[in-house]
Amino acid sequence: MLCHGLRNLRCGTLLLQTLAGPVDHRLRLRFFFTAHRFHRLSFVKSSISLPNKHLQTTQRSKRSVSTSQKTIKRIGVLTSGGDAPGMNAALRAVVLAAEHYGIETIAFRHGYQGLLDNDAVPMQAKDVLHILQYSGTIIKSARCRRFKEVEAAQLAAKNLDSLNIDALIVIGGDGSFRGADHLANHWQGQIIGVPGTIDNDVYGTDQTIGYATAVAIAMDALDKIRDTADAMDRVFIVEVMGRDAGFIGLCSAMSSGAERMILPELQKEKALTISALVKHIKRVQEIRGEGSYVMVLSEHQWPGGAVALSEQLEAEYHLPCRPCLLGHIQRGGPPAPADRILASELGVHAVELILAGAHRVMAAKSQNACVAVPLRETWEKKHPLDENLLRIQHEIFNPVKKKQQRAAL
Ligand SMILES: Nc1ncnc2c1ncn2[C@@H]1O[C@H](COP(=O)(O)OP(=O)(O)OP(=O)(O)O)[C@@H](O)[C@H]1O
Ligand SMILES: O=P(O)(O)OC[C@H]1O[C@](O)(CO)[C@@H](O)[C@@H]1O
Repeated sequence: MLCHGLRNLRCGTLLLQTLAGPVDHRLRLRFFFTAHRFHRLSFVKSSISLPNKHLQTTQRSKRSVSTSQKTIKRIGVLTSGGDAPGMNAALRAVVLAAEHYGIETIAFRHGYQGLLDNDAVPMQAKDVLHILQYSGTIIKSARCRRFKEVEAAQLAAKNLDSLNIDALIVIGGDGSFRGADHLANHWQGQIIGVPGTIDNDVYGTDQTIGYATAVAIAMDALDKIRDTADAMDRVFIVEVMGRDAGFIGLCSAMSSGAERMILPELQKEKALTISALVKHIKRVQEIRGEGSYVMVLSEHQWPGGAVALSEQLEAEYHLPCRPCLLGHIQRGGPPAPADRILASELGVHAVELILAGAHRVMAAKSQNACVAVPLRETWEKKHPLDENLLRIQHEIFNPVKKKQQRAAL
């Protein structure tokens, strides 16, 4: 029955949609490629010598590549939302992979704004030489509110068609994927997402491109803060980014040995009060004697942020306290090796997914395998913090143990 059903499914998109029930996405992808092999579909004729075991192909084509649905001659690519270290590496990988398979690449500058303005530039291997070591994005990124409108998606579709683009790769976060899904309602081409955001708040991929660098930058800053905090016996409140997720907060706190962290996920469980925080600081000082107390504060988790909290601790509780806002520093500098490598792999994976006929999916890495995750899942499902890391940092490494805490409070 299932085989019969698969036999009747001609394209990967349909199959992915059919399988978009509560089945694990990796399983779905396996079904998807099994079905392609079963039918010996035309994409198998293309040039692909793929590392991915799921994608077996045989011949090399110099000009263009046939997928199960159509011949892919030209793809578009854009970077959207907050720039993330490794976006350039992902762009480079897309251009190199496309060229490898005989496909042209057109980049749209300034994210979705570029799609609306037809701000398109052809990209070849020579244009992406030596960019992977730089953060930012050479094709620029933007937040484009207007793209949420139906008319905007229709205009983008018209512009993509006028340039004969067969598929579009969107490098960005979950907001950008919503935009991609919105566009898919109005455009016939294939759309693939590549997760690029420092926040790591995208379901379906172990890590997003940019996250490793942001954590490394925050950790480096926290180490430096520790030096001065220790020298002056001060409390420091270090505010990190992450939007509504505590990934950067948790991992920078753990990797730098911070005494405390305020993360969105912890605040939801039980919001920290100023008096509980002061008691914790004083208890740590009692246990350790002189020295520093460093707290990592995720953005938006305290009214007025690190500055307001620090002022309150000084003015009302007479604690020697200083704030430090890391801000957009977390998005700059050389991308960490992990981000360069992830971006390189996922950029190639995105192109190969296009060749495999995939649509409305994110090219992702999960449990050491390249997978395709339905775009909607990337924001409808929540990427949880690693519970074990949370437990270790919040409980085992907490200088004030629960019993002591209870006695102190
Ligand atoms: N619901 C939506 N419909 C259409 N387009 C959207 C939607 N949500 C977001 N977008 C588009 O995607 C762009 C990027 O989204 P957003 O600003 O949320 O960043 P992001 O991709 O989540 O990345 P980051 O969180 O790292 O900044 C928006 O500026 C907008 O153009
Ligand atoms: O660069 P902007 O538009 O100020 O946005 C900042 C936001 O972007 C991010 O850096 C990435 O989503 C968040 O961590 C932060 O909240």
